[in-house]
Amino acid sequence: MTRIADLPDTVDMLIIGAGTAGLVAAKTAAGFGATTVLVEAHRMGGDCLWTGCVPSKSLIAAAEIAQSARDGGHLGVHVDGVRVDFAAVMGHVHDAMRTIEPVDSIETIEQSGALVVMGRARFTGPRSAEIDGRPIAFRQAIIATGSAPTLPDAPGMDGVAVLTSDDVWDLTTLPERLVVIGGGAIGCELGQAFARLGSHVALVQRGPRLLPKEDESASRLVTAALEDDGVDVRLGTQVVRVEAGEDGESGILHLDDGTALPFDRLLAALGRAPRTDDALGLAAAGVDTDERGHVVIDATLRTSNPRIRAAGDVSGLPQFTHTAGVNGSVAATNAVLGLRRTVSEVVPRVTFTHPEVAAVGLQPSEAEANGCSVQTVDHHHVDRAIADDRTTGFTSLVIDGSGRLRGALIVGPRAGESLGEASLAVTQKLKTSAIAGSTHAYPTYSDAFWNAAVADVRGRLRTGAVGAAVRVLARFRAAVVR
Ligand SMILES: Cc1cc2nc3c(=O)[nH]c(=O)nc-3n(C[C@H](O)[C@H](O)[C@H](O)COP(=O)(O)OP(=O)(O)OC[C@H]3O[C@@H](n4cnc5c(N)ncnc54)[C@H](O)[C@@H]3O)c2cc1C
Ligand SMILES: NC(=O)c1ccc[n+]([C@@H]2O[C@H](COP(=O)([O-])OP(=O)(O)OC[C@H]3O[C@@H](n4cnc5c(N)ncnc54)[C@H](O)[C@@H]3O)[C@@H](O)[C@H]2O)c1
Repeated sequence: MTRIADLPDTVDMLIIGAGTAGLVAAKTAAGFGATTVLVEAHRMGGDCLWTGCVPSKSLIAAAEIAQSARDGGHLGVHVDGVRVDFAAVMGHVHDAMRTIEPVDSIETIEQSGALVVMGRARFTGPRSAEIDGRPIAFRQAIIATGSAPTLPDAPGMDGVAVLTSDDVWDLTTLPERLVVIGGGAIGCELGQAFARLGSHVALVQRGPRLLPKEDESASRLVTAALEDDGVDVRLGTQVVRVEAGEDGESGILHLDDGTALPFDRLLAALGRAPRTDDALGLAAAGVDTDERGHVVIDATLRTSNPRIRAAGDVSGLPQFTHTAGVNGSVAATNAVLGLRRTVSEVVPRVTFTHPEVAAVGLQPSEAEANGCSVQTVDHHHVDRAIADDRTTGFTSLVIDGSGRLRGALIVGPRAGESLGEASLAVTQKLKTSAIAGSTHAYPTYSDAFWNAAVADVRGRLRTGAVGAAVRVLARFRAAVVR
């Protein structure tokens, strides 16, 4: 680690925040030879490592094993008395974080050539900042300060210690009754995981369906799956007030439909707000923010101050680790090399519920408006899904008039693992004939992706000029082959 006192007075590149966006930006800028300083106020690795992807997927892994053990009877395997040792589950969660931590450590980043300092940075002017009060001038800067959970504000809420994704990982005992407010990615992933681990979970969603950023067909399957796991899903309802219990953690949630939900712990998953408060000094730097507080950027990630770029959750682009990483790299490359690379419009995403929801590009609900057709394979027709007895799901491809894949929606087990192929095809503008012509191993879930492409190609071979040519060729061969 570099001491603040040892920093140069002026640097080529100042990067604020050592989450995924800042880490990748620092490695990229230093790799190009820029004098780079990465500043982190709290923990190297940011949300993904400590409060986001890593702990949530580790918890989900334990929850899935518990559920598989209970469900084994479907396949003739009976596991009696499934017992969840929650402290050990949390031990696994924290072990996973500790195992991955070195990748994001100060030592690893400094080996790439960047200087890392622990401290809080704030801009003091268009080309200047201070770190814990120590002034530093920069030629260019990247804001990568991330986002923080939004807190609920119903009457009585301040009498309850509301959990968020920041501190739910500190639980040492499984809440017997957990109420989750918010039915987006975090609410669905964690609500289902806690239910599978043994909590009685109720999930309150303001809107008419869960996962409103995904197609309705996916929401429907996820809602049914959560209900199968025992989650009490309340749609189209709002919290009107909270009655706090004496312990400061439990209470009763009153909803606008007149019902009440008693809870031992309350978890808020209402979305995340960018970390751009006054303490960051954006006004002094001439960096504009929008009405929700996100840093305003152009397609090359440049802010209203041409020397400053932004990447990651703070930028208002989709809040994913892969987006943060890729855009951290784009921001640093543009800054150091003076390029105008733009951010990719193809953003794959996976919600790690069971079934998983994996999406990229145009979605089936958007197909018609974009002149595209949809090919869907229901997983009841996928041999691997039948063998696993996990047929809930489907694979839909969105295909334009010339046969190019424009998007995909996959719902099912390991859907996220099949998404890489779809992202590649969408990014490279591959046609379904290219996918159909690439042999897929049997039996896999990606058979569904392949078979949807094959169905599209067969359809095209039956219609239009191509279909006519194929029929002529077939008739000619029938005439000459005796
Ligand atoms: C529960 C949960 C599950 C998730 N699961 C997934 C998933 O499965 N897949 C996926 O792709 N995404 C997932 N995400 C989203 C993902 O975690 C974020 O999109 C990603 O971590 C954002 O990275 P970032 O670099 O923009 O910000 P962050 O990781 O938040 O990093 C910002 C850093 O800046 C530091 N900082 C802030 N202000 C200052 C300052 N003034 N000075 C110095 N340092 C400062 C902070 O301390 C922090 O370390 C999940 C998020 C949550 C909450
Ligand atoms: N697998 C993944 O990639 C993954 C997993 C978790 C989180 N994330 C990222 O983190 C971000 C934040 O996740 P999130 O789930 O907090 O936000 P979100 O925006 O995905 O969902 C929040 C949900 O809460 C609902 N809501 C808001 N206010 C409410 C209220 N007062 N009462 C009831 N419902 C209310 C909204 O309708 C919305 O559906 C996501 O958008 C995503 O980008 C990604």
